[in-house]
Amino acid sequence: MTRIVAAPLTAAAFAPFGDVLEASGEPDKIINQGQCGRYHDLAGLDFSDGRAGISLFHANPRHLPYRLDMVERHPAGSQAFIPMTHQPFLVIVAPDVDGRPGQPLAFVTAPGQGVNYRRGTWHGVLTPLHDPGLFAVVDRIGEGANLEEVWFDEPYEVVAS
Ligand SMILES: NC(=O)N[C@@H](O)C(=O)O
Ligand code: NI
Repeated sequence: MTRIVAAPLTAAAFAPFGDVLEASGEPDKIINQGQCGRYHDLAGLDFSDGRAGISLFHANPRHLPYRLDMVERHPAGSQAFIPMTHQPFLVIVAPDVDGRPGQPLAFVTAPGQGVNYRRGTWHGVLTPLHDPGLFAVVDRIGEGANLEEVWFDEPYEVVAS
């Protein structure tokens, strides 16, 4: 199997695929009588139709090395995964090459980081690395198909850096 080394997630490296959500550095605004910092408008929600919805995913944790068999994408909407624990999780994306996924990339988030996949971005399914794998998910609620899956002829092996 072709090996993919998971790198620490950074906004710069993830920029072609979407947004990194994190409360780092100085907040954009101090609110609530000085008791709260607001990190404002961190991700772009984008839906070709339907509406934004918030769901909770409770996913089984995976372990590295991780066998990557498939990536998927949502042509009609962005999809954000916001951990409800302070645990890192595995993020897998791939560039689009003529309508098919190219060479995947893997990242491990820092505790507290979330991601927002841009509409149509190839990505692996939610892969927590710790229990509970509990996430808030902001994505499209609407009629019709919004899921394309590509199963690789040869799986990849995602390993820790
Ligand atoms: N299918 C579904 O709701 N989840 C996937 O989109 C995923 O990215 O985990
Ligand atoms: Ni998805």
